[in-house]
Amino acid sequence: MSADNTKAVLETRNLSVRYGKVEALRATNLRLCAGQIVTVIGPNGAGKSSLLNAIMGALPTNGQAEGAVLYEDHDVSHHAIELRLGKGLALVPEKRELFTTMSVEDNLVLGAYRRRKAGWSYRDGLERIYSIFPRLKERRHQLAGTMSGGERQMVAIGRALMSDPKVLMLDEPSLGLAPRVMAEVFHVISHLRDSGVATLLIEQNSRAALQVSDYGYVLEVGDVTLEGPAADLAKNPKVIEAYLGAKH
Ligand SMILES: Nc1ncnc2c1ncn2[C@@H]1O[C@H](COP(=O)(O)OP(=O)(O)OP(=O)(O)O)[C@@H](O)[C@H]1O
Repeated sequence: MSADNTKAVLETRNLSVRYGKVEALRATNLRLCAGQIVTVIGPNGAGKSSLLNAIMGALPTNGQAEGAVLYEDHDVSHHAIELRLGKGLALVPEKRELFTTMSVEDNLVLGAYRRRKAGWSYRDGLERIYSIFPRLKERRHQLAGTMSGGERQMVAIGRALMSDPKVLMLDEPSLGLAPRVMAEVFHVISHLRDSGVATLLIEQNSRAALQVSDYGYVLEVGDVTLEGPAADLAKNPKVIEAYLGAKH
């Protein structure tokens, strides 16, 4: 599927990020459609986290974004993070940022604090998350800080899904996970597509990311240097050499 022939749920127009004199992201144009998985691959320091944080309105205090973030055709660039969350954007940050001394279930419930849909109960939300991640149901009373790395990632994704987002952004979801757990996380990501969630995925594991994605962007030192259907990028000699070769 091309990123161009369907209506975008999320679009960035000339989105740039700077931290004082450091230019982390330059005039980036990216599109994401409903039910699509789009990945951004690139080396350390390329500006990938800055991109997601700028879309969410969650840049650190010394960070400044320019350009536009369009969500369902509305410019949300000047909206606070809570408003973006309430509209349907959600971010699972690289560090997961769980409340470690609270139970798994309480962490999940906190994810629904901006949810306003009439007739919705957080029990329904929890049941949905538990059907996606049955292990979290078994462990719902366990303190989040005592969960394994993979389980914590599941809690972090589950918490983001509790806000019923239309756009889910994942920053390095496979970081630090054993291959088997990583495969489980990627399996869940590809299943979310079926429920209409659009996913913007940032990954160091380029091979796995391109395998589950419809479309991809290569970001290098703040610039998009390549983009295209994920299957084409996976065959591109430059991508193979830089990101998919034996050393990766
Ligand atoms: N708060 C900050 N203050 C100053 N510079 C920053 C800040 N955050 C990031 N940077 C710089 O901006 C550039 C892009 O960083 P960013 O974290 O967005 O890249 P990344 O592609 O996500 O990297 P990684 O894969 O290592 O997480 C880097 O040069 C980084 O050092």
